[in-house]
Amino acid sequence: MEWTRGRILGRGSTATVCSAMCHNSNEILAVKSSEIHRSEFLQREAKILSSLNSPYVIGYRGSETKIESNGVVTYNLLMEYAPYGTLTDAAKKNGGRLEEAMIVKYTREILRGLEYIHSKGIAHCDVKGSNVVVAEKGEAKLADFGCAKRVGSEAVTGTPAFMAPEVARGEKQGSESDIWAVGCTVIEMATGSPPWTEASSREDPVSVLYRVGYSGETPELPCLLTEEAKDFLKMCFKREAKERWTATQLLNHPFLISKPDIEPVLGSGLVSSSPTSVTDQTFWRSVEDEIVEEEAVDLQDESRNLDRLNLLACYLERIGRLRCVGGLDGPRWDMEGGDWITVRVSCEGTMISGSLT
Ligand SMILES: Nc1ncnc2c1ncn2[C@@H]1O[C@H](COP(=O)(O)OP(=O)(O)OP(=O)(O)O)[C@@H](O)[C@H]1O
Repeated sequence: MEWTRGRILGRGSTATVCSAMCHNSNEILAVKSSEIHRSEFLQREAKILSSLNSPYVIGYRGSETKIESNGVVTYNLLMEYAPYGTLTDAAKKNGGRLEEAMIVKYTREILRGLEYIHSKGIAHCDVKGSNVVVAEKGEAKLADFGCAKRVGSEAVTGTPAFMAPEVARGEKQGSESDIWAVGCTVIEMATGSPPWTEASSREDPVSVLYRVGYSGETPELPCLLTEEAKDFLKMCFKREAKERWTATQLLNHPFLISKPDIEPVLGSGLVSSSPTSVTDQTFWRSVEDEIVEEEAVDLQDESRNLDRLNLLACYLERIGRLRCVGGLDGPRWDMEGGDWITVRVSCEGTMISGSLT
């Protein structure tokens, strides 16, 4: 497929996402790219995404390797373009939090996406506001399947503040763990921050993992939410994975069935940077400059990521040690908000993914 790369839409730990224009159809797409030697996760993501087809999952449009103009070989995943940013962006643009009617609408759509992928035996494993994008008609769609996997596989992946207890303990991860993360995402939409953010979790993801995994606590329920919303969250935050409600059950919870869908206000308050056509020069002009700047940033990021990976590789071991010395009352942890990015590393045969400041 012939296409031209456009503006950078977002950068993750493993890939950069740009807009792209498909030459044949003139369709605007999103392309997630990484250098071929670092594209293991992206290739896995492409494989999973290509097997999915739902209005609540970002659409797959193809994948390919490409030699860029600077000679670098990249792996590219082409996807449907979501012009209104992520749910995290939406909350930020709305003064840090979304109104309950919007939370209801987005939560329904997230759960419809999860109901679909769970029925296919796939767990997303990194549900959070920044991995749910707002598509053309204002509907929320699950994106970033870089951590997704077939239910039953051994790997443990995700973002500490959104991890279910069984995941934080490194035991197992499945559709139930996605449901815990939905609860965390509702908190993020309602407050602008993930759970466990009252003190210094930014500095110490290990303390978040320990607290989630071993303290017996559940995230604090935002006091601004209605009783129905709080009851819904309690069903997501059952510490025993088996007791947690499924996506289908939650879609029938009074929090979600008692209110009609509201119309999203598109173009006001949400992020939109799409070109209107191939000839929209304001949109395409700055791309070359931006890529040069991004390459410089890439070099800095790479060395920072290496430090992060080294740190993360120690986490499971440290958690194990803390469990032995901490007991149930354990050390008291100071936690704070989590503006973290996801990093992934292989440790003693286990694939770990976490998010660090
Ligand atoms: N289909 C899309 N349409 C529009 N923007 C997108 C799309 N997919 C991703 N983005 C933007 O790019 C950002 C990074 O994408 P994504 O989360 O898939 O990358 P990642 O490398 O896996 O990130 P992370 O390290 O957080 O897991 C998103 O937060 C979003 O802003």
